[in-house]
Amino acid sequence: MTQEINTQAVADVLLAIREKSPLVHNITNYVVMNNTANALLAVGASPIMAHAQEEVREMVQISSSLVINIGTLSPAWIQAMEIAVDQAKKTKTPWVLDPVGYGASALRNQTVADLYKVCPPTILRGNASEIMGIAAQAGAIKGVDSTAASHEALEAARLLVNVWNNTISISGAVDQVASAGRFTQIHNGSALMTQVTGMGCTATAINGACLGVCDDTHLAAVSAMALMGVCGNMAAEKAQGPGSFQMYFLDALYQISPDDLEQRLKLEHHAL
Ligand SMILES: Nc1ncnc2c1ncn2[C@@H]1O[C@H](COP(=O)(O)OP(=O)(O)O)[C@@H](O)[C@H]1O
Ligand SMILES: Cc1ncsc1CCOP(=O)(O)O
Ligand SMILES: [Mg+2]
Repeated sequence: MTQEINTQAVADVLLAIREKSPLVHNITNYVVMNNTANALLAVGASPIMAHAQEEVREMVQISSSLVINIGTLSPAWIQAMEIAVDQAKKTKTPWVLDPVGYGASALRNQTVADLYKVCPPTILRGNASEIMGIAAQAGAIKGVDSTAASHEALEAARLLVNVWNNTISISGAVDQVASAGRFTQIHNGSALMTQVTGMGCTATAINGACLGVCDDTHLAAVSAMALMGVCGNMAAEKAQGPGSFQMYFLDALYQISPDDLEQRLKLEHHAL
C-alpha cells in the first residue's frame, strides 16, 4: 500500500515499532553486531543476531524482517545468508541488504549477485559507491567508505528500481530513497556520523525495524533514514567527538519523539 510520506507518517512508523517491538533477524558483520543490536533495542525493536546455517530458517520464520550485511564474509556465512533469503522468499518476509564494500572484492560482488538470484531485497541500503557499483556504473570503492556523493548514485538507483521494482536507499550527507517513479531526500544527520564505524550498518538495521511494521517499502526506508538523521542531529548537539556521539546517538534513538521529528525532520520529494 502506498501512503503519503510526511513527518506524521514517519512518526506513526516510530510509534508502531515501539508498540509492536518487531523481531528483526540480522546476519551482519563482526564489527557492528553489538552496535546494531543496541540501536534496534533503543528504537524499540527486538534484535536477534543468528548466522548458523542450521537455524536461520527458523529465525526468519519467527521474525518480522531480515537484515543481511556482507561486511565480514566467510563461505559458511554466505551459505547461511542464501538460506535465510530463500526462507524470506518462501514466507514473504521483507528483507534489507547492506552491500558493505561492494566493488572492493570479487567475493563481495559475487555474494550480492548470488543473493539477488535467490530473491532481490525489499530494500537495498548502501552508500553511493556501493549502489553505483551494483548498478555497474563507475563507482570507485575505497575500503568501505563512499567516494561518491549520494546524488551521483540517483541515476544508478533509477536503473535498479526499473529492473527490480524495489526500494533503493542511498546514504550520505543527504540521504536519497528511490522507489518506482519517486524519490525522497532526507536533509538531516551530522558529519560526525562518518567518524563512527557502523552508522551505515545501523541505518540498515533500522530499515529492518521499519519494514517489520510498515508494508509501504518507500515509507519504511524514508522513516529509517529520518530516524537516523534526526537522532544524528540530536546527538551532535551534545557530543564532543565520536565517542560521546555514539553514546548520545543511542540515547536519541531511545528518546526521539514525534515532536522531535516535527521540529527537525527535513524531507523533500521529487519524481524519479
Ligand atoms: N556528511 C554527512 N552529513 C550528515 N549525515 C551523514 C553524512 N555522511 C553520512 N551521514 C549519515 O550517516 C549515516 C551512514 O551513512 P554513510 O556514511 O553514507 O553509510 P556507510 O557507513 O555505509 O558508508 C546515514 O544516516 C547518513 O545520513
Ligand atoms: C569497517 C568495517 N569493515 C568491515 S565491515 C565494517 C563496518 C562498516 O560499517 P559502515 O559501512 O556502516 O560504516
Ligand atoms: Mg556501509
